[in-house]
Amino acid sequence: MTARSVVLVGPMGSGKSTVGRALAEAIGATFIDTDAEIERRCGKTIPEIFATDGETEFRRVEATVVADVLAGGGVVSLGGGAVMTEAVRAAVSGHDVVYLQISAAAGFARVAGSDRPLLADADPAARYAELLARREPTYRAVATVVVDADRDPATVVEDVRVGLRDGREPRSKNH
Ligand SMILES: Nc1ncnc2c1ncn2[C@@H]1O[C@H](COP(=O)(O)OP(=O)(O)OP(=O)(O)O)[C@@H](O)[C@H]1O
Ligand SMILES: O=C(O)C1=C[C@@H](O)[C@@H](O)[C@H](O)C1
Ligand SMILES: [Mg+2]
Repeated sequence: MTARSVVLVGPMGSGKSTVGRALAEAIGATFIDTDAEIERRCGKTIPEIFATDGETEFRRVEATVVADVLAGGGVVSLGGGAVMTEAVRAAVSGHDVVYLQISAAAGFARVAGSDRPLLADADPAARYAELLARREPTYRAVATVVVDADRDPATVVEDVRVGLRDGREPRSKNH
């Protein structure tokens, strides 16, 4: 590993992109959103990639992008499904991984009506809840810090900073 990154994981709408950008500004680190980097490399939007190349190809590109950007350090926000790919889980291991935790109701309310392809469903709220239930154990397993994301962005950024600090503090010799 060349540089330690702060990696944000969690479901759609948990605020990975929003909080990641604000956190990077606050700590003077670089910021990369892997969804944006995938779109830049492919020259297509994510809905276009899903429609023309399919989810399997999207996940292949996503895993490559995650591995590449983690080598650069800084704050890295992942897509909501990225850590379901084994190669991504291997790539984030050893970095600070922050799980932005949010309920299905609160997370879905933030992304309802957006063009996220996995919510193109007759019942997007149920689809969101099903995806979250399936992914939650994985978010938890890869996380080194878990933060309540159902708060205003500035509070979430502060809680992430505290969580990272606590996680890095050496334990007292007496305990
Ligand atoms: N803490 C917050 N409080 C209120 N609204 C928020 C918060 N964080 C993000 N939002 C809003 O929720 C929406 C989704 O946020 P964002 O794009 O950052 O989520 P994401 O986790 O990156 O989602 P995805 O997995 O789809 O990339 C945006 O409209 C954003 O402004
Ligand atoms: O939850 C997901 O699987 C996704 C979330 C977004 O960040 C994008 O990566 C894409 O829309 C897929
Ligand atoms: Mg995002």
